[in-house]
Amino acid sequence: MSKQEKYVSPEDIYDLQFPSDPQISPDGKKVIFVKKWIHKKEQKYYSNLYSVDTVRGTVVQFTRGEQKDIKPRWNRNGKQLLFIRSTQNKSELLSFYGGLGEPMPLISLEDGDIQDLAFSPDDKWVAVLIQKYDVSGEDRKKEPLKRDIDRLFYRLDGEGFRQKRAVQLFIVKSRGGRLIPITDVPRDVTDFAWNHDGTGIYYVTNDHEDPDRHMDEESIFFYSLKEKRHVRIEKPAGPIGWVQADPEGKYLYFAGHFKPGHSWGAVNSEIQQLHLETGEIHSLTASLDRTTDMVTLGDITPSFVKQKALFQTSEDLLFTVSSEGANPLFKFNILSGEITPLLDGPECVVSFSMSRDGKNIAVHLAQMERPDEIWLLELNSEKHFRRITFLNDEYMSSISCNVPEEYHIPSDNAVIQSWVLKPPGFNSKKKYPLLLQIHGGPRAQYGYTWFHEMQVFAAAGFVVLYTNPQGSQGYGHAFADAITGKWAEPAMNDLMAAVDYILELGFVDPEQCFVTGGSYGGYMTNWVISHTNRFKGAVTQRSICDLSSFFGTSDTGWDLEADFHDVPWKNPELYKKWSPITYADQIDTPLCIIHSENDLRCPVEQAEQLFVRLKYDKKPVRLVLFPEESHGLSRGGRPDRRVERLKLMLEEFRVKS
Ligand SMILES: CSCC[C@H](NC=O)C(=O)N[C@@H](Cc1ccccc1)C(=O)O
Repeated sequence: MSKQEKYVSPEDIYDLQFPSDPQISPDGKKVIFVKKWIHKKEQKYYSNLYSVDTVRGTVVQFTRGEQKDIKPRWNRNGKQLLFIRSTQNKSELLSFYGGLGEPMPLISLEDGDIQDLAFSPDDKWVAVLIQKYDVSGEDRKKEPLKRDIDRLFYRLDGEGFRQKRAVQLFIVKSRGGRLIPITDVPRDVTDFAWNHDGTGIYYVTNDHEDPDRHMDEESIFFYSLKEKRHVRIEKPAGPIGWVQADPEGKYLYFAGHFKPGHSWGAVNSEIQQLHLETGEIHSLTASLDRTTDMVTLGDITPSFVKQKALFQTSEDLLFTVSSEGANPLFKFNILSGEITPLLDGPECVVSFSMSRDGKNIAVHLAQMERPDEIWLLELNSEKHFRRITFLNDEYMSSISCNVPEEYHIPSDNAVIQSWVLKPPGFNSKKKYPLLLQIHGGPRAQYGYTWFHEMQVFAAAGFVVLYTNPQGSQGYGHAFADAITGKWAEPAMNDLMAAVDYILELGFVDPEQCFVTGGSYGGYMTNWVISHTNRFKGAVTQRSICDLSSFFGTSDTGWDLEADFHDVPWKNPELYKKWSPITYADQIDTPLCIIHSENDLRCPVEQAEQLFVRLKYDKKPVRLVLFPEESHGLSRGGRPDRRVERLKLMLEEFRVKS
């Protein structure tokens, strides 16, 4: 193929650049961002810091080396920059002062992990979140004699068996000094924020008497540095995504809701305003009926990034939501209650930061046209939004690919937002094979991201259809809650309606339709092929087939009680009814089962059960296991295994197409 006709391939992940977390300097003249890269020989991910001059546009590499440099944070006068550096055996908080020379360590740990940081309003202190290890040094690399488990939430996918020691809050002087412990709580401190004048710190933890059965009942405390006292901030029970103080010290803001006991993501997380004197709480975003969680899925774009609302002025608060495939940026005026869109196109504001005057906003932007880049929103006399990094331009100029087309497909009593990605060189007179992609969550959304996996299948000649069926987030609470208690419906109806609609357009061969999906998307793949034989092949990934065993083997399986309002041992029929394995007799679609051996979210027993059930019945089934990998293989797994997974799927589908 000529240079221009090179199409997207699985190996292209080695050529892509992954920018994130843009932090604009207080004077707005410089943006420091994180750039993740793949060390192909070592098969590892590293990240360094880069700096872009917002006036001249020059990009400079700020840190170098094979480590993970993350969370760059400016102080208020822009003379000090802190960031977290993680290497094999050390976690450090490093400080650049005046932007010169080598960074100096403010904190250096071999027995713990620094997870977050924030300067105090007067720049004199830095608050940090640290998780100290149960064991450190060489002992960390050995397996223990035994594991004595005494809590429900004892494992976490991607981490393994959880540390018994919780994440705690500390402070340290910004010019160096002793690390001063602030909290000593039994469960992780998950977020924190200095108050308006630096005399104290708000922090979030779960202090419920039975926290693992009430994971969505988190509390906010205020620690006074002067009085050295912890005070609970009274609020109704519910989860908390983040906390944020206001510059005036009148309110406390946090992301959350007050309907604990609902399944993960089924209730919108809203921006709550709590009056510090009266305790009165008011939701700023209820009228939007959108969650402030970033639940847009991609394999280049990070999901679930914690982006706090930020004050542009003492009365204007900027925030993002997940909505209809996008993550728009809104401004909320505290006085008028007016909500104004700042960025609300077919794009995803993954994260953002603001200059001191609020007039320059650095944005990590995802779009369907290209892999993520860093942009700058200038709010001077007029609004100007421009790209300031061009990291993936060389790659994009080397390949030919299409931009997905958007469809809004009627199904049941809903409209299903869908995208169709056509192969390069598409010819409307031809009939193409179709690949239906089903996302996981289920309360998440596909959207305006450049999706490497979708592009790989389009490049292989498929029309790729991906949709947000009911149960997805981004379309309001009722839409996300529509599958509660029944999981597979009405998603099945929506997915089939979308396939029917695309077939009607005439460019897909109805005999060459394939289906795939991961996690909940794998559950739906299993459900689809056990309820229709219209697909010529299926690949189910990190899937769920048996909800009863899943309840006890997944790291968060008991969350299903929130969805089914019952537990398997009290209502086995309900769990059996919604488990695809119940209908395995009806599966005749050739199936490839892909699963990670260390998947703790959807454990490998789900794949093993389904494989044995079908193989025993001599059905066309193949099981492919990925050693060492977790639930997140497709987005953060060892790069060569990510490539192999895609090549395996191409082989599976091409053999049958
Ligand atoms: C892409 S959303 C990830 C968060 C979600 N957490 C819990 O619901 C999740 O892991 N979802 C799984 C499926 C699942 C649902 C309920 C309990 C455990 C797992 C997925 O990735 O789809």
